[in-house]
Amino acid sequence: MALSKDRVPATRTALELAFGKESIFISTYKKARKKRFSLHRVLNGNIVEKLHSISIQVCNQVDKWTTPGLSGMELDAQVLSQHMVFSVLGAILFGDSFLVWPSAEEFEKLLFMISEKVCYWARYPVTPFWTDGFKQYKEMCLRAQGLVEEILALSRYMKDKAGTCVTEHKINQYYEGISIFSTGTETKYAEEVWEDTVDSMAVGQDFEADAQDVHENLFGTMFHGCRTMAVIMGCVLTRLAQHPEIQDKVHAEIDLVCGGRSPPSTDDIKKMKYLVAILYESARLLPTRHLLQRCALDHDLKLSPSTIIPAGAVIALPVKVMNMDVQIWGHDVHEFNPDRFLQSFTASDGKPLTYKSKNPFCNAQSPDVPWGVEGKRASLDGKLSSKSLASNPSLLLFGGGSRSCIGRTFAMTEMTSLLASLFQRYKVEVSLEEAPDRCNINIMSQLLPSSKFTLVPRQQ
Ligand code: HEM
Repeated sequence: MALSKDRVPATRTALELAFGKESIFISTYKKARKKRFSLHRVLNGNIVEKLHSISIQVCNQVDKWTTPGLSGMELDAQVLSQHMVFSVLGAILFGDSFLVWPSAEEFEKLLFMISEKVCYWARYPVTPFWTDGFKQYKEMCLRAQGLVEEILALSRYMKDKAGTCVTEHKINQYYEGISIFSTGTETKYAEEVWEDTVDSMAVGQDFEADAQDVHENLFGTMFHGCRTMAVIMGCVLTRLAQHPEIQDKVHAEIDLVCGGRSPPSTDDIKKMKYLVAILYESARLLPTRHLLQRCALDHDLKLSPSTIIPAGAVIALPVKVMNMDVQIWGHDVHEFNPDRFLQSFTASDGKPLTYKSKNPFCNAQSPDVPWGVEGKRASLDGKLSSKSLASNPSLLLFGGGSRSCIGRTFAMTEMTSLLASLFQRYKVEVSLEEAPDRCNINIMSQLLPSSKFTLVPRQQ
């Protein structure tokens, strides 16, 4: 993975319609490199505080999305997760107006409907333009693009005219005056949106693109970020509902780290290693991508003197198979066991460590190394070496090499913040209204346990 720089660029019309022709997600490394760099800077820059505070704001809305049930507030894990990650990522990419945007619901529905259809239409070698199904799909993609433009225009208006405080009244004012934007000012408008987006994303001179490119990449980032995070969050919620003993440990960790503080601070969430282990373990059992592919587009790849992979040949990595390898993960590979991500610190002589931490969920030989440094071999006092399973090259949750995920830290921060705020206030229980062994199929065609569950307020 490290050697071959590229993925085969996707040229199918269905993908281009959803993501745009120049999208970072489907173009060659050469084309994607600058955008990767810029987006990486934005996502890993100074937005952690904002990300955290929006996550808490979104969690405060959770009880509004529930319906009263037999034993508490009834919810669907997938729907709740999808809604939470959509709101947070949207507010980060498009600004606070996203949270009060009247078309947000339509945008969310479209985003997930497109994500259900895109692979279906992309598998045709000749795009069936003439079918009603494809025409509908195309309509959805065009409408989604229109909505991206609408939210960018709204954000811009709020920024220029209303300062940082977004109110419903100001939103209404904007919609009353919307004709300003639709009467012959399109060119200027596109330029303005572009400038504004570049400014607000702080990417300046590194980013060679036009407004269309910006819109498409924003949509692609929403699409990919929401899809992946919703799947993992949904799985965490269903697994914790099924494993109350593990959920008790999550509550204990949150109470221990936060003390009486509510909601958890950004420093608090960095200490929640058990929660992070749960995220990794859920994703190991149900990875968001089952197969990763790489290829060297313009040169042969020499793996060893006798192994040469010709230019253009595709190398596929079966992620799910690697995640189920007994030699890597042990004989309990099929079990949901988050502890496996907390027990892998060894001394340089190979002997297990007994490291004492204030957090009892990390004392299983796991020093307090924040997950931001995973992937680097941490060395404490020159004696300990970190071999966290999360930095194990076999765990390809976020891919690897030159096309690896650049939203990794962002996604882990968002998911940990959301889960910590949620579990500080609630516990989840399998819904009494649905048999626990019933299976659902989610948008990524993965089998899931029943996703219906109940939120029960915790007594602190
Ligand atoms: C838990 C959530 C996420 C998972 C599991 C995930 C996973 C992945 C994977 C497996 C890839 C392909 C890597 C490869 O081929 O080696 C990828 C690419 C990418 N991810 Fe994520 N991702 C997540 C969240 C995010 C978020 C929140 C963002 C941005 C806000 C993001 C931005 C990107 C981008 C821009 C790429 C394309 C990189 C390229 O093609 O050069 N990801 N992600």
